[in-house]
Amino acid sequence: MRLFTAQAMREADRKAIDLGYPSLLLMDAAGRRTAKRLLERFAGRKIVVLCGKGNNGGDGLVAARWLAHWGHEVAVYAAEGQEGDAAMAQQALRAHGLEINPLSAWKPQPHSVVLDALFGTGLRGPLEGFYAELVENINQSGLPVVAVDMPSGLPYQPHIRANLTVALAGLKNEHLFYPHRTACGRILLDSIGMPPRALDNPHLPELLSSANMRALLPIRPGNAHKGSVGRVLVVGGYRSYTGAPSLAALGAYRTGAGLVTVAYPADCDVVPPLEAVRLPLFEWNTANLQMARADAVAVGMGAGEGGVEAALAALGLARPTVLDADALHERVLRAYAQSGLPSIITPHPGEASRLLGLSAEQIARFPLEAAQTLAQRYPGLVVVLKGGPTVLAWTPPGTSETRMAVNSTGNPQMATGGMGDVLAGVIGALLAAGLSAWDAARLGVYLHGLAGDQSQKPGLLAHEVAETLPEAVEQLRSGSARDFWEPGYD
Ligand SMILES: NC(=O)C1=CN([C@@H]2O[C@H](COP(=O)(O)OP(=O)(O)OC[C@H]3O[C@@H](n4cnc5c(N)ncnc54)[C@H](O)[C@@H]3O)[C@@H](O)[C@H]2O)[C@H](O)CC1
Ligand SMILES: [K+]
Repeated sequence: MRLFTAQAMREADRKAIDLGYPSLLLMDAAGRRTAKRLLERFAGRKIVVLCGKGNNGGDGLVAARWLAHWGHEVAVYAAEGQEGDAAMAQQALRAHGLEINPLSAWKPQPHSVVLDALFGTGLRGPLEGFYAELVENINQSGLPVVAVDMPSGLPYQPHIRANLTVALAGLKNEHLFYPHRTACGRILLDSIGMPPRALDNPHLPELLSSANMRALLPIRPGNAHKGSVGRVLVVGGYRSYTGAPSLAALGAYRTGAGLVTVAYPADCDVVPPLEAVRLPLFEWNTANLQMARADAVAVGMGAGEGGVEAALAALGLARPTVLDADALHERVLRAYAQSGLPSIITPHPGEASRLLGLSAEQIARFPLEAAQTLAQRYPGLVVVLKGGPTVLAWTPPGTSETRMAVNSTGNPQMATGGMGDVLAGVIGALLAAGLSAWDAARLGVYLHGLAGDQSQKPGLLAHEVAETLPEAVEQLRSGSARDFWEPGYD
């Protein structure tokens, strides 16, 4: 499953038509399915459909026809000048005897629900004048709004603030990234019968879905023993940062690691989980770290000033490695990229900002670009740029194309201390279980977010997320994990 830009969706639309699929069928499915979704949540209200003159408006006209056909009270307000499929949709509506009012005649009506079919992926530039005012009036009316494909006006200001958005054929960037995502309200996806071949575009980021992530889950054999399912070495801790390596160890165990060893400075009061092997060290060097027999390493959590030294010492172990927090320095990243070892870096926007020399605000605004730039700078390293949502990027060595992925799990309550340490442990366990760096990073990020989604309450703590990981793994394995866009009807 891919994450689209408006332009990529227009190309998919064109591809479907080139494949011989009639575009009017897409519009009919779009309108009909949106109408169904509206009824699921707002039955009993009078339905007011506001249509622009493009195909988004055409979808609205189709929705109005079906809603009237099913016996609901519908009022239609539309811009003038429909062409092509939208003109056909208008013709079909008139054939059903419905009246079309001018858009300028719309006034908020009590107990109505507004279907926003003004603009979709065809918007070029911010709304002004009449449309800007209309959008503001809709927002101020306080009426519930269902947006067709996306809230009209996005990605610019002003835009509709919807209660529900029915994304058509695929999710677009606006449905995933903040602040635009907030304007969408609840987001549902309908495939509208688009031929899968039209949607297939390997150059777009992968959207991590339950079905794809489920296929990556390691299988624990019947004769498993603690040495066969993945041994993780956690390397970190410094002065007052004593919790970080312990949280990573917990994350690793709760994801299925067979044995976790925690290496930490001997003068540092780290208290690893009871089940972990303790390795207090007076010096970070490879020989010391070799005392732990590890299949994968997670290094840098709370390592403070020792982060670079610890990571360079861990490189000598020649094991798949997660580089986190204080290990995230240019020297370390260069060395790991050159080593060719399967390695993953997990910067948050602040750390990415230090590596890229950009402000954290710029990173948060352009996460896809930031992750891609890091992946191109350090070929072979899998980049996990943490955020809402987390973005992944990887340039396989010897290639020029960067693979991208965007996570679909997680929530803002996860923005608390120690959450990243747990993630490093989760990914470490998956590496130790034998997954490739790209698979371990994608599945790790997905599971960590899914665990966080079990409880979306304020005050969520990192160790609580770690404790919920087994439930998340089980949910994913059993097929009961749900994608937030709730695919339905097909
Ligand atoms: N995903 C699919 O394959 C399908 C999507 N459908 C729907 O079609 C819209 C996109 O339709 P399109 O006609 O390309 O664009 P819009 O309706 O969003 O708007 C075009 C309309 O707006 C005018 N316009 C553009 N910018 C501005 C502006 N800044 N101010 C004022 N007016 C503007 C432009 O001139 C056009 O008249 C997609 O979102 C789906 O809802 C299909 O129905 C099914 C297949
Ligand atoms: K819309």
